[in-house]
Amino acid sequence: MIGKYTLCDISGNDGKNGKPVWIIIKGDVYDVTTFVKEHPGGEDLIIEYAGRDATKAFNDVGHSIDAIQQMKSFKIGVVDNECQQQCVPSREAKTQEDECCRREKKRKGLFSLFKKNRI
Ligand code: HEM
Repeated sequence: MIGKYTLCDISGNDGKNGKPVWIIIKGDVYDVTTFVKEHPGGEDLIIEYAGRDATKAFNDVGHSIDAIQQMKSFKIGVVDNECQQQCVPSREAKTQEDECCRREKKRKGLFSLFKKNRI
């Protein structure tokens, strides 16, 4: 199933503490959790980009057509750019991503509070 994921969702899947390994390549989101150990370029190289955009690194390597074909099987969705575009970095956020995360967490937090109070 193809989903839409914000940078906040993606950055949480950074392979740390048993979490899945997601990477972004050209606006698409890939779950490479099961693939990292089999990656011909080594596990560490992909892990370095876990939860982040790996487009440049992926292209710089000059992956073969086979690799690009194989990559398709790991696609789980696309990046939700709406979040990115609407974010204006606030003073306390170091990056646009931070600001996006902060807003989204707040929204999700408020939503769960709302649900809790209704039950
Ligand atoms: C879904 C994502 C990826 C897939 C399916 C994939 C697949 C592959 C495959 C099949 C090869 C063997 C050579 C070839 O056919 O081109 C390879 C090599 C390589 N990959 Fe990836 N790769 C992925 C992501 C990445 C990322 C994010 C990096 C980051 C730098 C990376 C770095 C490399 C390097 C350096 C090699 C060369 C290894 C060598 O020639 O010794 N790959 N990859």
